[in-house]
Amino acid sequence: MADIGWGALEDSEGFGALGDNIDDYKLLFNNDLNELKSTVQNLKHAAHGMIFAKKPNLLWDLYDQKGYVMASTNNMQVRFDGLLGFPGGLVDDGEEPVDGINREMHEEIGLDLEKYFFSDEHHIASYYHAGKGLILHFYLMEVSPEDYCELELKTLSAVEYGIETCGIVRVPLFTMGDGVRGFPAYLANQFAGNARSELIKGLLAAQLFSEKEMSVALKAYKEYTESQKSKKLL
Ligand SMILES: O=c1[nH]cnc2c1ncn2[C@H]1C[C@H](O)[C@@H](COP(=O)(O)OP(=O)(O)O)O1
Repeated sequence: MADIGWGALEDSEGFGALGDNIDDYKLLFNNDLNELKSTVQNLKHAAHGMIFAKKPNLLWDLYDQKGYVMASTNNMQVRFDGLLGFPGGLVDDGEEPVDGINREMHEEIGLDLEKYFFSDEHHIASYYHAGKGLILHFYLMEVSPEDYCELELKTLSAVEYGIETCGIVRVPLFTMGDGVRGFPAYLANQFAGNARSELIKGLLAAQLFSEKEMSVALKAYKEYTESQKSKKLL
C-alpha cells in the first residue's frame, strides 16, 4: 500500500516530534510573552489543561489516594501518537489560547462549556520552545468528585474520542511499598511536549502533593528509569 503520509496534519506534525530535551521548554515570566510576540515571527500556541477533583480516600484500605486527576490520552492520555498528555491542542490562527483550550476540551473530552469553562484565572504557566517556535499554555481547573466522574464518562462520546483521544487516564496519586509503583512509575511513561513537567506543576499548584512528597517521588522515578536503562529495558 502506498505511504500517503499524514496529509493535512503534516504542517503541525513537527510540533510533536520526539527527542525534546526538557531544558528546551523555558518557563515564561510576566512580560516574556509580550516580548516574544513583538520579536518572534510566526509563533504557534498550544493550550492544554488539567482537570482534577480532590477526594482523599484509602485505596484498598491501604494507599492514601489524594484525588482524581484527569490526564487525557488524546494527545496526551493515550493520544493518537501513543504518548500521554492533557486534553488540549494547537490554538488556531487568530484564536486566543483560552478559547483554543475550551474548543479543544469540547472536541476531545466532550466538556460541557455551559457548565465548565476555562478562563484566564485557570492559567498557571506558559513555556516557550524556541526551536519549534511554540508556546505552551497550561491551565488548571478543580471540579467536584461527582462532576469529575461524569466528565470521565462523557469522554467516551466526545467528537474526537477514538481519533485524537484514545482513552482517559487517572494518574495514580500514591506510591506503593516498593517506593516506585504508583505515581513514580506513572511518570516513567512517554509524555507529549512537556506534559510531564506540567503534571508535576499542576499537582503542586493543586496542593495534591507537597514539595517534599514530590521530591521523594521524583527521586524514585529517576532512579527507576536509570535502573530500567541499565537492564536495557528502556
Ligand atoms: O499535554 C501536553 N502538555 C504540553 N505539551 C503538549 C501536550 N500535548 C501535546 N503537547 C505539545 C506537543 C504537540 O505537538 C503540541 C500540540 O498539541 P496537540 O495536543 O498535539 O495539538 P493538536 O491536537 O494536534 O491540535 O503541543
